Amino acid sequence: MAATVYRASINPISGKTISKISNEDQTGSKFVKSSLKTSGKWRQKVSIKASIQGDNTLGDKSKKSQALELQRIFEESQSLPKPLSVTDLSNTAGNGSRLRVAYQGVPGAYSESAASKAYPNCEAVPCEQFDAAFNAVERWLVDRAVLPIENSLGGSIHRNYDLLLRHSLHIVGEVRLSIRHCLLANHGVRIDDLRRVLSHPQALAQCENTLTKLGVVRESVDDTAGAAQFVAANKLQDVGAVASKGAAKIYGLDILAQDIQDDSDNVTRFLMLAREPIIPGTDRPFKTSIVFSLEEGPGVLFKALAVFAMRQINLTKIESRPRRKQPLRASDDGSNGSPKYFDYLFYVDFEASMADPNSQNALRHLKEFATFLRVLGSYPTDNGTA
Ligand SMILES: O=C(O)C(=O)C[C@]1(C(=O)O)C=C[C@@H](O)C=C1
Repeated sequence: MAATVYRASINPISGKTISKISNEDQTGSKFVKSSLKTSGKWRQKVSIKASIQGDNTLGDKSKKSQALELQRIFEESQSLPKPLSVTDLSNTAGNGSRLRVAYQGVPGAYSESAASKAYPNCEAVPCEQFDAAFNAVERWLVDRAVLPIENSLGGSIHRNYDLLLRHSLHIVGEVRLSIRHCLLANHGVRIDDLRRVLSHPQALAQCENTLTKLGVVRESVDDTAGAAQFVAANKLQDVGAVASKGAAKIYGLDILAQDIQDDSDNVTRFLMLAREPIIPGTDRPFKTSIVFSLEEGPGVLFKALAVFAMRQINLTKIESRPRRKQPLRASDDGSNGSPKYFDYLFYVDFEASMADPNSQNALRHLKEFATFLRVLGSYPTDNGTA
């Protein structure tokens, strides 16, 4: 009897791909009978008949370990949220359960508010670091990750641009959130008692004027709410935190001052990331984010940007970052001791959907001379700032 070949996809726990699982009946081996993933959906029904106790007569340890691996995936996947079959901006995970959205920080962080703004009623899942939030999506533990990318006062959050490239998640949405910082402290502590103020570096930068006037020492921590939690948990009497009103409530701190950011119009833009891209539409305003690199030479960047200008496509953002793996490029003549140039990646956001032939033509044109090009996502534009 011919062997039946089943394909399994990504192991949600280890992230490894198992390419082929065969039903090797003709050899006497009892192997895995059901496929794990069909038409983009993970099937619960996995009947494992593998002789996983060890049938060395087959001499095929790799199949045995694949069977074991598959059994482990199945068992572990029972405790995981069920993955999406359609990646869109809906509020449920496709199977009716609440969407799980990973964010960096602890409850009360602005990223948590951004997750709720993008997906009302979602389950926001705190993560210690951004990498953990990205990994949680990649390993199917959550459905989305939320990533702050730029702020109206502080500008681009460069590290997060690098993360976008290092991981292969897709941008499926954006939200703009109005950031209103408060100065928080334990009960009975007055502003004059404060010697130190803790917060996320972005938040400290956004409150530069206020903190300079107070003459306090600034200390950076992972997130604003984490700062509030630390001050409260340690009952600190001369340390404050810059965080949200929500964080004050959660951690039982007093609000010593409100709206301490340098500008009342303090807005942070967050990106929503998923394993799969959404199908871009033209029914509402869409934005597309790309990253590319170019050859060295006069006017190359001008030429790259012209592919958009000549098609009347508006650019909303351009950011350049050094290429991490090859930050330097030798000069053209290759001579020893010759100057080296920085090799850059250009991140561009433009106001058009990838469903629009105009965008497709622009990227086709750009590809003719870009040394690298990746579409990070095409997603509905958020013009609000609630
Ligand atoms: O620390 C938080 O609360 C965050 O959500 C992070 C963050 C950021 O990284 O910019 C988000 C919004 C504000 O701009 C300040 C901090």
